[in-house]
Amino acid sequence: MLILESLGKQFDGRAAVDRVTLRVARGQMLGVIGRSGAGKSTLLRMINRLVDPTSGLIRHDDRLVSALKGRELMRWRAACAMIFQQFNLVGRLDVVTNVMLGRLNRHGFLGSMAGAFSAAERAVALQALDRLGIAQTALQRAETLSGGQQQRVAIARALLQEPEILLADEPIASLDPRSSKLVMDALRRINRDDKITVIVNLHDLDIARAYCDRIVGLANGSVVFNGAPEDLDSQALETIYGHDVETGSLLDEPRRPTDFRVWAAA
Ligand SMILES: Nc1ncnc2c1ncn2[C@@H]1O[C@H](COP(=O)(O)OP(=O)(O)OP(=O)(O)O)[C@@H](O)[C@H]1O
Repeated sequence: MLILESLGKQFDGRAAVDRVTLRVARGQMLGVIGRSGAGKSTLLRMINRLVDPTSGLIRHDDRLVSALKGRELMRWRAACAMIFQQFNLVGRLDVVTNVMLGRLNRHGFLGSMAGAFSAAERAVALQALDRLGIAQTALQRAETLSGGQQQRVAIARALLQEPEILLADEPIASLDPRSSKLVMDALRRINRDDKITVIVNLHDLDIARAYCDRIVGLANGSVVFNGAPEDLDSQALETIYGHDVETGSLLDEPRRPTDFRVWAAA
């Protein structure tokens, strides 16, 4: 169980995340939605301690994550893999080497670059690529792949960390619908088959509804919705996305989920 207790982060005296309290059960697929600037990325980055909280606590089972330091913190980061909108692959390296970089924490950066990976690790990396349906790209330079393929390479790399939690920060924001589906299907499969907790920030409400067990809505850094996808009605959406001052007239039109998607992406 991952527990956030009154978690907060301030930048220059302004709260990006404001007293967020959440419990995420092991194996859950949790979607986080909210307008641009609502605090979704900051929340995710605090969970793996890429960003240090200003206040509050993060617990995972019997670990007090928010207090970890040194080697223990490195271990937590390894247990808490992250994928990003921009994939963050090393473009000039081949795909299978990028995947093996998921073992970086075991070799150190220089060891990894010096080709310190074993044949067994290479086999595991190829298996991960095969699982994601892109084994045929293993020897290509990562930069030659499509965005959807690159994101699946990033997921394979995350898998090599053997994570307990997978944090995905807008993993499909720059992908076309078909690639988005492939990436979300992969995340869901990993979540179900490996029982890895997935926390995913999403701008697309239909996707959030279709793939997540539970949805948290953030507004101005605070949790304003926490419930099942089917409870995400128009009132909840208005609470999450609010009135758009630029296009307030939209509120006078019949409310469709796609309206909110436009606002969310603004
Ligand atoms: N490193 C930083 N320094 C200063 N302010 C920051 C920093 N990171 C985030 N913020 C601010 O914190 C608030 C929340 O940002 P965050 O990126 O977490 O939101 P978000 O919901 O992920 O937005 P988006 O959907 O656009 O990625 C914003 O006002 C942002 O400008």
